[in-house]
Amino acid sequence: MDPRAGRHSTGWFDLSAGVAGDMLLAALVDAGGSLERMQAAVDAVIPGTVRLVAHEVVRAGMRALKVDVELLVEDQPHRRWSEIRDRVTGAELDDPVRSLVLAAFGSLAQAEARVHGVGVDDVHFHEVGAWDSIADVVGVCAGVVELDLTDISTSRISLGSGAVRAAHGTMPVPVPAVLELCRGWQVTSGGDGELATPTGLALVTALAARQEPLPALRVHTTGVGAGSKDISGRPNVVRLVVGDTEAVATETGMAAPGDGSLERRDMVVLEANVDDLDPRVWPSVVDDLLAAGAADAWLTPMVMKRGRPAQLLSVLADPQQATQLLDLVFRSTSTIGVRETSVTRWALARGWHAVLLDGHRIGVKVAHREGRIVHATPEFRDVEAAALALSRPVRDVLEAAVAAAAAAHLTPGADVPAALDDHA
Ligand SMILES: O=C([S-])c1cc(C(=O)S)c[n+]([C@@H]2O[C@H](COP(=O)(O)O)[C@@H](O)[C@H]2O)c1
Ligand code: NI
Repeated sequence: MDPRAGRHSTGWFDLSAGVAGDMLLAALVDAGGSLERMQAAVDAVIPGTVRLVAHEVVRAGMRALKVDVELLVEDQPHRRWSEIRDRVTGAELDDPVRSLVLAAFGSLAQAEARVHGVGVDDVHFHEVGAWDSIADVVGVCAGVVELDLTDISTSRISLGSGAVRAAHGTMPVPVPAVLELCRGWQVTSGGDGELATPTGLALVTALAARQEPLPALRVHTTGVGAGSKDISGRPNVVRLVVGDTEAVATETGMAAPGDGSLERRDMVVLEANVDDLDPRVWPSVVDDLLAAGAADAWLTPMVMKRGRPAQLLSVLADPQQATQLLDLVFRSTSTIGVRETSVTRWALARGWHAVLLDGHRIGVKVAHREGRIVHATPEFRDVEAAALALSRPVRDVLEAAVAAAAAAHLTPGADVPAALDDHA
């Protein structure tokens, strides 16, 4: 279960200039997180080792907050993952903070294990196991819990380019652990040098549910967290926007999510323009996409360059299913490119009620809002089956089904029946 379950704030991180643990830490403090509380959480895991100090800096002409993690004792950063895990497990931390820290460090350990070809319990961290990196992870998780960021998303992540010197020697950027952590996430090079570090990547991929452009929200507060380097021409910062989507929904006349009438869901639409697929194949493509879990799939006829007739294939899906459906689009059509767009879907609550027509059961889909029916639609496949069984025209049976639904008070504006079924 998500340890941050509940309805609170939405946080969006702008990672277009990269990401590191200390940048996230500073962005959270700048957005209102308490440095003292972060320090207390860090002290619970690694007492007496570091002090968090915040101060304002300028990055490419822009104000930002920098959080320095000052070492109070000498460090020997060669820690095993199991040692860090035991410290976190045994520390006096709030449970949600502990869960997030273990998730972030756990994925860092998995990435290191894969990169170096060792078991996860044999992972030896170098820099990322140092006191300052542990402080970054614990402080960021404490800040996220304190600011109640129950729904986090990020922009595309800039990783950088070139090479970097580390305990492992000179490594190409993105460094191996970063690349491992990027699986399934949208990234771009975005500039020179190491813009995203393993700790930064482990944190955002553990904390964020998805990537998207800045979502529609009412902004409560923002934070700008500085990285160490000041690069001319581009502020080396992570930006955090904190807000709530409920306010936006209410202002646009929509019921707030969770009122039982309207569901707000972040989804994606995959699209491809295809002019060279045998048209007889299309029905099975759409059927296969629906069977594979697409929320909807449809075709729009169009004319492409050089007057070629073509189809626009559109697939609506949960973001988590996008990769799997993308593979299916590539496998089952002739396209060589697919566009992905983030969309918000608003859906009415719905359920099923049955009516009888000359002894034949017809399901009626009832969409409702705030206790009133908005639409009541007889299921067309049931109508076709009844028409076949009764040897009557489909058109007549459809009319009779609509009349039977009305007789059962399934009409727009009527009260929603007490019991609706989940299925047809
Ligand atoms: O500490 C370890 S094991 C480590 C692994 C890797 C690999 O890509 S493998 C890279 N690094 C480099 O360490 C520094 C510090 O990273 P932080 O995440 O603590 O900021 C950075 O340059 C990494 O590329 C360390
Ligand atoms: Ni490594």
